Amino acid sequence: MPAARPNVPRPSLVDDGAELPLACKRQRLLDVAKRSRSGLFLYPLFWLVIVHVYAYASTHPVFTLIAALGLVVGAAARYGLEGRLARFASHDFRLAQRSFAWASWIFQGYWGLLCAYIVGTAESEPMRWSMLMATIGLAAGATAIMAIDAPLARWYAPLLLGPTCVVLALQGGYANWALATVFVLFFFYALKIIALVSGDYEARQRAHVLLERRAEELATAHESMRRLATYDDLTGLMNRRHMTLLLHLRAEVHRNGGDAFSIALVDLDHFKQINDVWSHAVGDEVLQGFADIARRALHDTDIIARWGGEEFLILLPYTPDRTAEASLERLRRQLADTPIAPGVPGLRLNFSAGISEHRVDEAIEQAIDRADRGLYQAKADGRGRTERV
Ligand SMILES: Nc1nc2c(ncn2[C@@H]2O[C@H](COP(=O)(O)OP(=O)(O)OP(=O)(O)O)[C@@H](O)[C@H]2O)c(=O)[nH]1
Repeated sequence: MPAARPNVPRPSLVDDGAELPLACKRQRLLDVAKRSRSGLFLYPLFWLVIVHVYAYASTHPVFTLIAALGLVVGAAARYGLEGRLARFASHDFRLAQRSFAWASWIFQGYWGLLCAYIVGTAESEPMRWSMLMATIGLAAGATAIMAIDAPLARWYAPLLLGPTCVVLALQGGYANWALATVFVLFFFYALKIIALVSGDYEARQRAHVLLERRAEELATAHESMRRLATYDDLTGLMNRRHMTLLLHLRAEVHRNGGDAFSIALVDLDHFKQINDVWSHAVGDEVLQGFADIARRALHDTDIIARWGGEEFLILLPYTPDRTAEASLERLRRQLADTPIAPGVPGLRLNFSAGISEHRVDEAIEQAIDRADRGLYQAKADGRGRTERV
């Protein structure tokens, strides 16, 4: 019998439960405002065309004018508000969102009442139907366009068609009742569309947020990998791998006419005793303390790396004559004057060192080898000294 597969839940790509960041909400508001702008002047345009076609203006000039003025002013006000919405939303998002919603709803409601008035009073049947068709078209179009913002869009169809629906119901009769029922069904259909479209839009926003978060994590991981590949964990100094690359580079520059440079291999004296007498933790503190003091004592242009356990390599550029030795002596003096481990105030440190200057025709390994021989010599001669080879 095949083994039962464990029921492992599929990890969700998008965290549906978490609240969307404010930036996403702001983006949705701006998107919805941008979408709505294109259709604003359709309302006064539809009105003017309908009243013109049915010569309504000649029989009801004042009403036609007031209605047209209301639509033009409303559309212009919304156009202005939506143009400034980005700045407004960055100051006070909640207020911007509410102002935008109320401006939209009042505008839709205005048209809805106008349509209901015409349907309820228009003597001419064809005009009544044209107004109804225009309103259904506006309700369907506006709902589809604004559906990415569910709380806003779900009021569009009721505001545009609701007043007419009431008028039709009050007028009674089979045809009016049937039409009012279709409108009510349309409200539910609109809610379904809004739920689908706004759900898709939100999922896209969540995926975008997730992607940005992953990109940040990747950048952080990349940075820490770069640090690990370049620096020593304990002392924060450059590690051997990176210093080797640097030495090869310097040697290449030197071969091509660049400045000469020296290498110093430094090894702490009797370091094992520190571990044995005070513990490995104190040994670690001493290594860190040495790194700090060396950073301060050496020139800015000198580069120090941890070469091995308690061994360090210093690259000293531009070191004619005995300036490399002078740098190491300055470091030795500072070590003698500075408590190296906070836990052991009396502890002082010394080191032995070997120095070599890179020769233009030699491989870098040869220069390192000579510095190593110098170090060996310094240890053999009693430690606490520097030997040049
Ligand atoms: N605490 C600590 N000890 C380390 C670390 N790396 C190497 N060591 C220790 O450094 C010690 C080096 O000992 P040795 O090579 O005998 O050198 P030494 O005692 O300094 O003697 P000389 O070099 O001859 O003066 C060893 O005990 C290692 O365990 C480290 O990262 N932390």
